[in-house]
Amino acid sequence: MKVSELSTEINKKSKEIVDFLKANGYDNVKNMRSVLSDEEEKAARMEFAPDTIKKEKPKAKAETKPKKVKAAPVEKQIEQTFDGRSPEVREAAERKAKKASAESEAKKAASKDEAAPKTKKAKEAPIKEADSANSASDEPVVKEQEAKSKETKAKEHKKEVKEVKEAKEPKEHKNPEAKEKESAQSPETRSLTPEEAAIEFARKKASQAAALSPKGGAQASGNKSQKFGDRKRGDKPQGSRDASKDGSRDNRQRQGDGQNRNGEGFRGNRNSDRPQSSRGDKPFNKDGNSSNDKRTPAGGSRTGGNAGARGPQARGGQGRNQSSAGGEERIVTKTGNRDREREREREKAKERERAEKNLGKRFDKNKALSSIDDDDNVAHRKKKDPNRKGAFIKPEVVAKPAEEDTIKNIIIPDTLTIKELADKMKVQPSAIIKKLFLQGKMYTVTQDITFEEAEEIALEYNIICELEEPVDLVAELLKEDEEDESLMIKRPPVVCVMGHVDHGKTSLLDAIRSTNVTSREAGGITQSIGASVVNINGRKITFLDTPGHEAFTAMRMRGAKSTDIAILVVAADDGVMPQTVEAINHARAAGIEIIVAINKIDKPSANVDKVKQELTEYELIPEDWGGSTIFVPVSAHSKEGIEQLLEMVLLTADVAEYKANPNRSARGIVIEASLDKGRGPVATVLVQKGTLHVGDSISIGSSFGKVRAMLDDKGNNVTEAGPSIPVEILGLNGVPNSGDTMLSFKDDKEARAASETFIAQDKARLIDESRKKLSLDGLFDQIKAGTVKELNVIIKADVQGSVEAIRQSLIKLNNDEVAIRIIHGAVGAINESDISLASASNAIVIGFNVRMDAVAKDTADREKVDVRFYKVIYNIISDVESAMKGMLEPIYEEKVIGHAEIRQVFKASGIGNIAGSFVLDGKIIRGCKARITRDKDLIFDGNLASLKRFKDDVKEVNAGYECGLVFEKFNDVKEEDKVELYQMVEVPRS
Ligand SMILES: Nc1nc2c(ncn2[C@@H]2O[C@H](COP(=O)(O)OP(=O)(O)OP(=O)(O)O)[C@@H](O)[C@H]2O)c(=O)[nH]1
Repeated sequence: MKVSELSTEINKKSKEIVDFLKANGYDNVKNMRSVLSDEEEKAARMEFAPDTIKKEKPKAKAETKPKKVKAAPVEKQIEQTFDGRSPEVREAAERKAKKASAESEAKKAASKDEAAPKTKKAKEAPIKEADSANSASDEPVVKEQEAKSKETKAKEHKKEVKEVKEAKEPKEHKNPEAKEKESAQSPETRSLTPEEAAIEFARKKASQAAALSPKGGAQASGNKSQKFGDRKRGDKPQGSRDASKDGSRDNRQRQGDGQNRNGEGFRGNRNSDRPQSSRGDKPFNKDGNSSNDKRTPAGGSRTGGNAGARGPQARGGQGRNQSSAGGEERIVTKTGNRDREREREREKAKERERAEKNLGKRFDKNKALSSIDDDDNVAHRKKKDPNRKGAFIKPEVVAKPAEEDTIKNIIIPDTLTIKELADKMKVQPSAIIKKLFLQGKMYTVTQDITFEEAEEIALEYNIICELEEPVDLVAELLKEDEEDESLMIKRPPVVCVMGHVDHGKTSLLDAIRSTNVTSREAGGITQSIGASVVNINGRKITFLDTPGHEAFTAMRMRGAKSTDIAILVVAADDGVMPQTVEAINHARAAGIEIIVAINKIDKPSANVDKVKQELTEYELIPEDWGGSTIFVPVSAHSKEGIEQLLEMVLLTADVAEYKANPNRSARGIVIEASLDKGRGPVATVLVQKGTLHVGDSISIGSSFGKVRAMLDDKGNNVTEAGPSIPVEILGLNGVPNSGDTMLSFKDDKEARAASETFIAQDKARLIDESRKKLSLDGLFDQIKAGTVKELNVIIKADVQGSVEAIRQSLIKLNNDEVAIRIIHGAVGAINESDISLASASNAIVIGFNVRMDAVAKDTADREKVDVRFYKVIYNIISDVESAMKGMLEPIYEEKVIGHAEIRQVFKASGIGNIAGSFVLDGKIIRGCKARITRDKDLIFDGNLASLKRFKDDVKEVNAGYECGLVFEKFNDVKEEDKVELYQMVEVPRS
């Protein structure tokens, strides 16, 4: 309490109080603002207001010996307090004192409800000894008692509350239980007597003007107390602790009662409710441990009373209570602050730990762990069982073995792409590309490189390349095993008839087979291999007819390879001709026997000896001339010598002993193949070994299938075909090529696998070919070599043999200036895809004995593709030759355009000598060539560099005019030199 406040209270001048205290040795008191200690205050009161101290004495004694103290009546109090004041002041004081007394009644009721017994001792404290007067007279002493022990203080409060209850409002408590509880109320929450209220009111009014000091909570006014109430409301831990610790249920019950009785204090109830209910138990329990032990039970009661008694009527008592509450508030707040500070420090410590942990994780986990090894917290964490469930298992670092500088080997083909090389080297293609790029070489991933280039690249990666040895799977497939001689039996000889064109091969065969094939052939020329079997004296002979034209060389070769004996037909009236020689060579190359049939002996011009003579040049010497070659003069027309010829064939076969094993899987050769509109792919096959049955699974090149049906040479269905028997087979999935080998398998699966092997080989071959075509080096070589042009051709024919024949004929037309490329050849009608291919490749289409479908015709018209149809191969060759002539480089000839004579020579700097000439005849054209003769000697032949008329360049100068001539790189001109002027003019090829 300040001096000024005491001055107001006891109605004495501050100076008097200060002086008194100074005089009595209380040097601490300086002026009216000095704060008085309890002793100082007591001394001052003893001096200036002994009445207020008198009441304290028995109170102090009551600590050991309870004594009844009578409270002074209100009127007496006022009289004492306002002694010497004006009547108006006294009246006002009386009114307010009465009003405060009424308020105190209401406050009492509220306090009863809100005050709770704080301790067991408080509940059990004797309450009968104190009466209402004592209670009122004890009020000033409360402040001193607060400094005493809390237990003693609680006892006193209980006594006072009990006295108030019994004396003033014994009937207000409807609930006896509430009465008992009220008896335990703290002095801060109890109601005041009218006398107390009057004194408190006067004190409050006096202190309103005084400034609030931080330590002056005890003297705080009602407003201040309200502030405390607000602050308390906001002070969550303290309020909550009070409520939870002190039995909030009872408190709530009393608060409810108080509210009902007084009809006010709604805010107070609400405030007191908040810490108990809405703020929850959690913070209360949390903080209660540390702070509640230090707090007095009265503190808790004051909180309740403070909350409940905020109404204006209880403001007087409230103010006093709040004075105490304010003091307690500081204690609690101080304690709570310490707790909160500790709590904050703990929180900060935890945050630091977390930060260190996170920082360590973020930057260097190992380093962080090692650096905080000494930290207790980390040590604590490290104590965790590393084998516990869910524990992090740090992966062990597996040391990479040092890469050895080893040299690897890879096997690569002679040509491959960068990607294929990269795959073999097990590196990224881009790495190779990059490396090459840095060396100034531009490559793409799909670009082909040679073995040498690949080798160079691989060496940089310490890899050595080896050239891949190509494995010929087809050759392996076609490889023939040696057969057991004991299983082999005689087979019919296979005979081919060879010879020059029109020497009578087909006629001879007709004579043998007694058939007339010639009449069916277009142009009267045999254009495909025919096969037939004849029976001679119960023995079979298989005949293959081969065309004699040079275009069918391959067919002849094939025929020779697949036969045992060749009958060389030479017309007796014509002798040995080129294809005769060729046939001899083929037969010899195939290692087959040759029987010479000198045909057309029925003709008058026939000369057998001449033929024999000519053939001796080719080491075919007749037996009757001492040689070993069989010569049989025959006539296809008269059939003379035919039988003898056949006997000779059989004789030769007997000597050669042609044998085969019929009881094995069939193997043969394709003589001819075509695509039949109704029957599908048809192949004429000569069975060479084993026996082919209907239903057998076969593969022929890239085609395979099951033999659906077989026809013999006469068109009859057969179920099997043994060695040396030609048959036409149906059931293949595609048209095979002539000369392909037929293989028979156990089942379709094997047949399919065999054909796939062929397909793979063909694919690889096509890729190789396409690579060569796309090779820039190859193209450059062609350009460098000269004006090489290409004529692309697509051939479609009725049979495969014709396709090959046309192909061979056209290829032979190749020369240094023009190359013919057969980009496609197949059997069947010309279709749209053929036209599309021709359009894309700028090719012409040749159809031989085939038609073109309607769609293809439309496409050809639209795409302007040149499609030509032929029935005679000669015409194809003739037309192509003509086309090639048109494509050849033009031929240039000299054309003399005039003559001139040099009459004067002019020298011009920078140009040289200018020959002033006179045009004798014709004309001189700029850019022409000139030939200069001097005394009939040619001294220059070259280009005319400049033609001038006077000083102007002109296009031409006619005869009779003069002009100036400058020759290219020639200055040695003289007067009277003769100049012949000419041009090179293109002339058509003959
Ligand atoms: N006088 C006579 N004419 C013959 C004889 N043999 C064939 N001829 C005629 O000779 C011509 C050609 O006969 P071909 O049998 O077509 O001759 P080729 O060798 O088969 O001719 P290519 O099939 O083109 O190789 C025909 O007009 C036959 O009539 C023969 O013995 N005597």
